[in-house]
Parts: sequence; structure tokens; C-alpha cells
Amino acid sequence: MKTSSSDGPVAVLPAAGMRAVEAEAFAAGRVTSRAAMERAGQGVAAAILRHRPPGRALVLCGPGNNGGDGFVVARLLAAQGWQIEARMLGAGAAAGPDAAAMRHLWEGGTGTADLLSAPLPGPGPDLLVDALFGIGLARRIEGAPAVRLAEISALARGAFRVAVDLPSGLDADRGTVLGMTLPADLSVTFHCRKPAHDLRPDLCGAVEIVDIGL
Ligand SMILES: NC(=O)C1=CN([C@@H]2O[C@H](COP(=O)(O)OP(=O)(O)OC[C@H]3O[C@@H](n4cnc5c(N)ncnc54)[C@H](O)[C@@H]3O)[C@@H](O)[C@H]2O)[C@@H](O)CC1
Ligand SMILES: [K+]
Repeated sequence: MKTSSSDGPVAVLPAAGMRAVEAEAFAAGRVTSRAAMERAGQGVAAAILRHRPPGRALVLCGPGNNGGDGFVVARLLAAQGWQIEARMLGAGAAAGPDAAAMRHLWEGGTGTADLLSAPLPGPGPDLLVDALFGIGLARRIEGAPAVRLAEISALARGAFRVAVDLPSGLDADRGTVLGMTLPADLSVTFHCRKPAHDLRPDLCGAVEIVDIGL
């Protein structure tokens, strides 16, 4: 399996292969990690704008770089007239510098409501953006986050549901559900597909691939 973008396009990469491609691209100076994240969020926002007119969006951001992508999406959709409610899981966790910067750009000092304790917006949103976990999912989603996500899933049952990279809770390599997941109508992934997209089309929905400069 090819793992380097210098070998030409690859059709699918597991999480470790994707990380290797990213690391090589960053080390070679083809793109910075911050710019790659901005391009990732731009790609997701552009896909949403192609599919839906502005409305009310609920954007869920996790503690890692998938959440960083989500903050970019929130910022760019707001600039296009979307009404955004954002919720963050793990606001107290140490985020990487890129995700922290994207969060700051979105919040502008106002803070993002906590996913577990803030009330959910009502009525249900027109769009649900799932940027909780991507290829960094490391364990089952369970306990209070699982309960809250089940509530959100019910609230957003009529919404257009977009997964950033892949539905949170889905193991990128095996396509297994770790605890629970948020099935998507559209998954916008980066550089190439991940095995889960082909293993679980029922959960990933349509798949669009964004070039993030790797
Ligand atoms: N510069 C970059 O590194 C880029 C990263 N990208 C995005 O970054 C993602 C990967 O980022 P990360 O490696 O930070 O990983 P994730 O953001 O997917 O998740 C890692 C974080 O989630 C926590 N976590 C994992 N499983 C959990 C669970 N079950 N319950 C609660 N917390 C859990 C971890 O402790 C960690 O804080 C990709 O899927 C993609 O969306 C894109 O922005 C492209 C550029
Ligand atoms: K996700």
C-alpha cells in the first residue's frame, strides 16, 4: 500500500498510514499542520454549502484535531449566514496548538458551551456537524457523552448530518462501532478514504474527499 503522497494519489489509507503521510508532508514543508486544518475545515464547509442553504447548525467539537476542524467549519459557516450553536466535549483537556488556535478564532473570547452541561438548542437543527472524533478515536464512547449524544441524535433526526472525516465512534480501520456512533448523510474526509468508509457505507453516507495539501 502506498503511504506517501509523492507516490501519487492513494485510494484508501488506514489511520497509521494517514498519520505517516501527514507527518512526511509537514516535515517536507509542503503544508503546515495549521494550514492543513484550515483546508480541512474549508473543504467541509464548502461541501455543506453545496448541499444545503444557510439555516441553523449544531456543531459538535471534540478535544483533538477533529474538533479543530469543527471550529473552522463553525467559523466559515457563520460567515456564510448560518446560525451556529457549538458544543465542545472535553473543553478542559489539553488540545494541540492547531485546534486551540482554531477554537480561539471561532470563539473570539466568548467560549464554547460544554457538550455535557449546556442545554441543547431547540428546536432541532437543520444541520448537525460531527467533529468529535476522527482517526484519533482511542476507546469506546460511553457514560455521560454517550447519553448526551443519543439525545442529540434524536434531536437532530431531521437534520442533514455531516461527519468530519468519519462518524465519531467509528473505528477508522475496522469499521466497528466503539460504544456508539452518529450515523451521517455525508462524510467529508481528507486526502483519501479510510477503510471505514467502504466497510460501513450505512453509517458514513456519501463520502467526499478534500485535498488538504499533503
Ligand atoms: N494537522 C493535523 O494533524 C490535521 C488533522 N486533521 C483532523 O484531525 C483528526 C485526528 O486528530 P487527533 O489525532 O487529534 O484525533 P481526534 O481528534 O480524532 O481525537 C483525539 C482526542 O479524542 C480523545 N478521545 C479519543 N477517543 C475518545 C473517547 N472514546 N471518548 C472521549 N475522548 C476520546 C483523545 O484523548 C484525544 O483528546 C483527523 O480525523 C482529522 O479530522 C485534519 O485537520 C487535517 C490536519
Ligand atoms: K467526526
